[in-house]
Amino acid sequence: MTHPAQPKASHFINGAYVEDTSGTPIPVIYAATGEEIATVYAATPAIIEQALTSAQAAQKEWAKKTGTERGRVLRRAAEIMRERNHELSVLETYDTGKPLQETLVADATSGADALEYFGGLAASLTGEHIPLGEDWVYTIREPLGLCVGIGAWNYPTQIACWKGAPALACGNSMVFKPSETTPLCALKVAEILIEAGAPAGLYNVIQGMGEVGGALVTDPRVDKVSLTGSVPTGKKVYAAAASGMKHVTMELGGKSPMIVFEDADIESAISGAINGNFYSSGQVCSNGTRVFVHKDIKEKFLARLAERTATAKLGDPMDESVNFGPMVSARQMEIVLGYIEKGKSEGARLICGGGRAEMDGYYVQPTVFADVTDDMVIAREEIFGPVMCVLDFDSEDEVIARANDTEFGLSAGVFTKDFTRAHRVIGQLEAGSCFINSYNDAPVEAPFGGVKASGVGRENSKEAIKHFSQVKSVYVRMGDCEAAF
Ligand SMILES: NC(=O)c1ccc[n+]([C@@H]2O[C@H](COP(=O)([O-])OP(=O)(O)OC[C@H]3O[C@@H](n4cnc5c(N)ncnc54)[C@H](O)[C@@H]3O)[C@@H](O)[C@H]2O)c1
Repeated sequence: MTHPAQPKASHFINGAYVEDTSGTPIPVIYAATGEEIATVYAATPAIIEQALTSAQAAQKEWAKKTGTERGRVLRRAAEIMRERNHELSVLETYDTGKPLQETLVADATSGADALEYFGGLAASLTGEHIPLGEDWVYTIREPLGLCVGIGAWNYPTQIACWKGAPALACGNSMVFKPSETTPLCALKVAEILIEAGAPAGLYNVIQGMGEVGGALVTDPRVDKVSLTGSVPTGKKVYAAAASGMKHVTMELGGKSPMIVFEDADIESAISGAINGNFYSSGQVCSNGTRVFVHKDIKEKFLARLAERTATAKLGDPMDESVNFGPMVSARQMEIVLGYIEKGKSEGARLICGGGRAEMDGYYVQPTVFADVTDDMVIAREEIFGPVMCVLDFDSEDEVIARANDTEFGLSAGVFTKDFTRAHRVIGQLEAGSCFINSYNDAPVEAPFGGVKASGVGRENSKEAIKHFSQVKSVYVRMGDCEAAF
């Protein structure tokens, strides 16, 4: 019997599901059981061509609509997503293995927020009037054209919407390629946009591995590439886009610091550390995986952290009381287990967890290492799993220097009751998305993105509009045009 997660077909192009079984089969594995629940096929050159051709044609018509008309479609899509939140959340759980407790509140709802927010902004995207004596300049905010979105596997619905919503609001079209690990959810976003009144071809989804992404990035018809993925992939995609002089947004990885000062509320700081390390089983790009705890409170912090971590409920992700799910794939589980072994062999002190959980599926125990030093591999590389590294520090200047000593710069957090210190420290941290007495909030109203190797550009907020549009400036001479000869 066909599993309910099996989509009607692999791709969604020009307003309809399209299949081409001559592409490489991509099995969809449910991470909680290891069972194959669906199969899709990687896009063939013919499928890629269909997607690009229809996106290019649809964009021309879409850009002629008023912002109000475009916004209405996006807001209607947001409503449909909210109405179907339960069904979409179950699919997200099948796609990723994340607990339903999380997907019910953080995935389709976050996607709907983006559609609603950018739907609301669409009608307000205007240029400006610049007086120059008798003459004047006016500017027009124009779409970029055909945009490509390439997603990671940790938030498939959210990523499909965070890229699609601002792109469409600005009058662009999109071809979106989800991660081959989680191909299901973006298809639903495409389906819902059509139901909401988007023209056929405006938002297309095609499946595939890196080669399909590469073919999209290098196609001369593509004007912009927005990638969510790892730093090594980001470097390749950025370079390929640069050779075609295309616009880019790069949402990449991190190894973000979270600093807990001696005056912090310890329970609140531990909540921040849990949210910043164990939510989505640690598979969040902005995670604060280097937790710097002041040496005066370190042992108290660790004891209470271990107590609270022991209450994490691992189990069937469809059981709404479960709050900790499996790794997305067997491969990701092996990578994370490899880092845990590395931490042990490097001499970090294991506080809790430290291995695979004894159950079916790809579960890794929530793991805390203490006495981690800056040079350890577990403190330098992005693990992308439930592995928290606790490091101790003495002084503010020292911890700022150590927090910044990384190629990454996605996020940073500070826990303290001293607000002067909080702002002073945040001001010196090299990161794009920061938190004071909180961790990992990502409201659509706030810019999201990294500095240094963690990325280029910003998603969400009005900032995203700048990355999906360009400004034309028009000089208007009111008198005669003069020349030297
Ligand atoms: N900053 C953010 O917003 C954010 C959000 C989520 C995840 N991430 C990062 O994503 C990573 C985990 O996701 P992943 O393992 O899917 O990342 P990945 O880099 O392996 O893959 C990301 C996407 O790029 C595609 N791809 C791979 N090679 C390509 C190429 N040469 N050309 C075009 N496309 C190519 C993949 O098929 C996939 O769709 C982590 O590093 C995480 O930090 C960042």
